[in-house]
Amino acid sequence: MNLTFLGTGDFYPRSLGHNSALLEWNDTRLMIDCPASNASALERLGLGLHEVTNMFVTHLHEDHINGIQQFAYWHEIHRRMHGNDAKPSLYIVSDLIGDLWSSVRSGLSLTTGGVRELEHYFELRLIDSEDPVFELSGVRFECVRTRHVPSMVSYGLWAKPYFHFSGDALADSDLLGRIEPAVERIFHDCHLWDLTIASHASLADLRSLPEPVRRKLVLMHYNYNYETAESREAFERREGLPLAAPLQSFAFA
Ligand SMILES: O=c1ccn([C@@H]2O[C@@H]3COP(=O)(O)O[C@H]3[C@H]2O)c(=O)[nH]1
Repeated sequence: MNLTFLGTGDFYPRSLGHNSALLEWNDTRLMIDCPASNASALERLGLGLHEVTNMFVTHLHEDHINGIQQFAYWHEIHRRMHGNDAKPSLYIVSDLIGDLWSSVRSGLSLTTGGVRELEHYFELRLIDSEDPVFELSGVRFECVRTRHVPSMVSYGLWAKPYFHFSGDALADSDLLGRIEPAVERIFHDCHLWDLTIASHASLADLRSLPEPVRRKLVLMHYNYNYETAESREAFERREGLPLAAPLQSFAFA
């Protein structure tokens, strides 16, 4: 399996793109979140949006879903141009689906072809919120409820034995300690702003994690002060923690 970052930035990412990743294995592609910045990132990888046929949504902040209308319409237009009936699959935990449709319906429901529902654009793969796991092309994914904004539903994605992708999350030492032995890497939110942000992990939070967890960390969802490779390399030399770069790939055996 390969995980490639399509973007690594936060809500104001400049050239980093909003945080999102593309998973590829067994001829399958799954995109984690759908910011609009993904289309140009995919083009730089030589891929069109229509070549990504599975999407997982972690939560509903706009920097994670502001490309869904574009994704839905482009897939539909591409299907019509090529006479292909296969809709992309949307993997989403059931407790997010109502609010996702509320977020995108103003742009997707009224069309020249009539009133549409989300099912017109996607094969909905609803994941049971009581047992939030799904399987795709031989890999089992566990959706891990995260602490991000109080009362807001948000998930990370645990793909044993490969990686854990925190989504937007505070550092949860108990959770990460449980996950760590079962993965090669932990991609974790870290805002890196020089102020307290109560909805994201800080560098100090991650530094205080147990050493086995720290050794597997790769930081993501950071701010635009780390746009350049030089600034990320200087950070890694200083802090001993790597920052994922846009379009950087991680291979898992
Ligand atoms: O309760 C809140 C909600 C939001 N925020 C900020 O707004 C940003 C929204 O996108 P984000 O989740 O990528 O990052 C968030 C934070 O930087 C916050 O500090 N506290």
